[in-house]
Amino acid sequence: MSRSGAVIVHNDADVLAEAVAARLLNRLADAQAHRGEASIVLTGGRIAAKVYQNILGSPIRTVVDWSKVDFWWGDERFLPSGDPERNETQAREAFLDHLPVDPARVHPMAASDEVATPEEAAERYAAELGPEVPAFDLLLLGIGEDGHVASLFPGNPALDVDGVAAVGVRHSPKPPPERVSLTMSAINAATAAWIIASGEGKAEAVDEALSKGDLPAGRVQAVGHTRWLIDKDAASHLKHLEF
Ligand SMILES: O=C(O)[C@H](O)[C@@H](O)[C@H](O)[C@H](O)COP(=O)(O)O
Repeated sequence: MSRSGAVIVHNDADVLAEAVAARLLNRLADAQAHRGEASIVLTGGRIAAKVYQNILGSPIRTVVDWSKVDFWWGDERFLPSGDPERNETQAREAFLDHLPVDPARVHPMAASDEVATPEEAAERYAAELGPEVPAFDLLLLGIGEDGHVASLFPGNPALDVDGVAAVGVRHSPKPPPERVSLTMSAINAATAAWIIASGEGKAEAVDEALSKGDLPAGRVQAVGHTRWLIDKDAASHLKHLEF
């Protein structure tokens, strides 16, 4: 499988985060130029946090009308509202709380003090997304050392759930064990999916996902394009791509 055009390698995590932030701002501005609004699906994880900080610090952040962006999440840790480990909390603190967003357009997944189970949170999220999963303008994903994306882990039954937009996840190998995630088909409904990875710890998973495609990350094929934005360390095991 040749996906070389879809892999962009940056020198290190700092350059990667700054480049992703700049691309993201332009992507949202382009969507708004076409439709007057834009939608983005956020992820958790360390490199994503760095991207969010770079968005806030970017001199071009005003190319986006923040009041006309819908913010969704690709996955969430099933924890109480405001818990520092929630992906929502991370994104709010890093950038959403500091930009003039429309609160009605911020769509977090339900917390464990709002609904009883991750399954209920997933049902509620699917209802909020509507009968047809939106063609998100941009969907961000981190990747785990085991090749997971969102909260779809290798071998976990949630990975193969289809026909619904969101799924409750139990027995996640990465804490916490209970999570909520978009399904693979909902992820792939995006117009653009960007997988961001930094560090040598991700190198094996990146190589395997790109070469064999059987890991969760390798199954991401957004309807528009799928792009891998990674740093040199995360690219260090790539054997199958020519740059
Ligand atoms: O809830 C989560 O943990 C994430 O949504 C998860 O999918 C994450 O993006 C990857 O595990 C990468 O995380 P790191 O960048 O911290 O390694």
